[in-house]
Amino acid sequence: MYINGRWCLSSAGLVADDVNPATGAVFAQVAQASAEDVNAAIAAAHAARTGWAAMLAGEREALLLRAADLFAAHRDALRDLIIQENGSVWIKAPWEVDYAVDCLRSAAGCIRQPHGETFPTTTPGVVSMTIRQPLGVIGGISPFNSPLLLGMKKVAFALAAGNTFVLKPSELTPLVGLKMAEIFEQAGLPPGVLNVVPGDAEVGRLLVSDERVRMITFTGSSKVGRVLAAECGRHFKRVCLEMGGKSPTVVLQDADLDYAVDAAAFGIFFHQGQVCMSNSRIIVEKPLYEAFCEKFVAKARTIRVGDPRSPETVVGPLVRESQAHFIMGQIEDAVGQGASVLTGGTHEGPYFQPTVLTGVTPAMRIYGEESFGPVTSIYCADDFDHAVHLANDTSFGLSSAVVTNDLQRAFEFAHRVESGMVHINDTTIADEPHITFGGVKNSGLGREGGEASMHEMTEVKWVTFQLGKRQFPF
Ligand SMILES: NC(=O)c1ccc[n+]([C@@H]2O[C@H](COP(=O)([O-])OP(=O)(O)OC[C@H]3O[C@@H](n4cnc5c(N)ncnc54)[C@H](O)[C@@H]3O)[C@@H](O)[C@H]2O)c1
Ligand SMILES: O=S(=O)(O)c1ccc(CO)cc1
Repeated sequence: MYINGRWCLSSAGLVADDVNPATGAVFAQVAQASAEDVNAAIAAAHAARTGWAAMLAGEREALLLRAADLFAAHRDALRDLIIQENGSVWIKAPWEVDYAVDCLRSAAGCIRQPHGETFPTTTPGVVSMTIRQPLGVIGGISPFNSPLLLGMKKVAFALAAGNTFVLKPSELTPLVGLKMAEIFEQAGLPPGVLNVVPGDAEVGRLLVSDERVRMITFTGSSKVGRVLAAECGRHFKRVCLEMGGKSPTVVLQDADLDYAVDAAAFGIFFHQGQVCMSNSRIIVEKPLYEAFCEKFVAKARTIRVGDPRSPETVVGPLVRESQAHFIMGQIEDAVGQGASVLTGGTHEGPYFQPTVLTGVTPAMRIYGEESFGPVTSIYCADDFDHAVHLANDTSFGLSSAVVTNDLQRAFEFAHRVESGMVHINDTTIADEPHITFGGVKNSGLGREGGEASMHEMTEVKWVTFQLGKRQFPF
């Protein structure tokens, strides 16, 4: 692990196997942080916070830009590691590296940005202003599905805002987190500014309960996010939660059918459906429903499942075979209650066939639960209002999409849909580091990206200055 600028083993001698999802083979053993190690990482970040916050903006900017160039230079090695540790397919892994580079450049561009404000006051002679200051130590807890992208989105903006950081990567993808630390070290990041402590939920709990950690930034499931929200509340700690989804793509009757099929297919089969924004629900207006189902199923059947290293593969392995069993449970429950599997519905180990269901009703688990696999359900909407109702009939609210060229309908949908993000004439998957990202309902609390991150990761302080002497009443 990486603590205070040093590479070290677990003080308790703990290690865990790192498994390649594509083969099931153990390819590394990774040190696991003990309570003592987590304490050391927090102490290092705490000690480094004043120096890092005081570093001139231009110097911090230069360091992040140097790091961006180094991540770009390590593109192939990072790509290969992401494929090996995460099972990402060939089209996704390099894109993730490019995003991380872009994220660092975007964060570097934000460094001079946390502006304060000035105010007129009712007290004569008072100059009144706000300033924005770093929070201090931020703890990051990240998921497995895009380990570099999601880790970087937290680290880059936290450092840009003048905070120091302790990252707990997913137990399924610890090496990507450690590789990040290695590259930041090469860029010249001072000791203690970024610390990486691999481990399981217990490491996350230690970050949450330590009073030196002033904010938790979490990306992961809504189930864990709910626990963290309560725990951060108990510890009066700021928290940003980026959680799960059941995002809808709505296809209106005027849509270009082939385009809608392509958009929705990308929205569910990219990264084998292990994307928080995946359109695991497709809602089609009645006049197009039958034709859409036919073409979508035909497309799903052409999708190549297999080795993530092969450029032709679209759907690689799920992160673990246990996830395939979880999804099979949802499908069996749905079929047992009358749903139809139009294609797929089977798996070999972690390799899940692209799967399309119809006839799904609210009584079925898959109607409301996230699957996090290449499985989607198609619903028939009687009309536009019914489509909006179906889109909103979920406890989640991350992303949404509407495929149409009818501007009136498109903007009406954008206003009425209960989601943090809506994409018109597109699919549900979109993420750029400088743009405000996040969900509503059970999908999120707070926002990430660009200015949103800079606000979430700084504290506002009101400062006044009395010119001359104030007249006190007594
Ligand atoms: N909204 C977003 O931006 C976004 C992006 C990617 C993934 N996700 C969501 O993430 C989930 C998939 O990732 P996952 O399976 O790794 O999620 P997860 O919630 O199981 O784990 C996420 C992280 O939380 C840690 N953790 C688990 N229990 C904890 C506890 N009690 N206290 C502290 N830390 C704890 C894990 O060790 C891991 O590092 C999906 O639900 C997906 O939708 C959301
Ligand atoms: O946030 S993630 O779920 O990791 C994710 C995956 C893929 C993409 C592609 O735009 C964006 C975000």
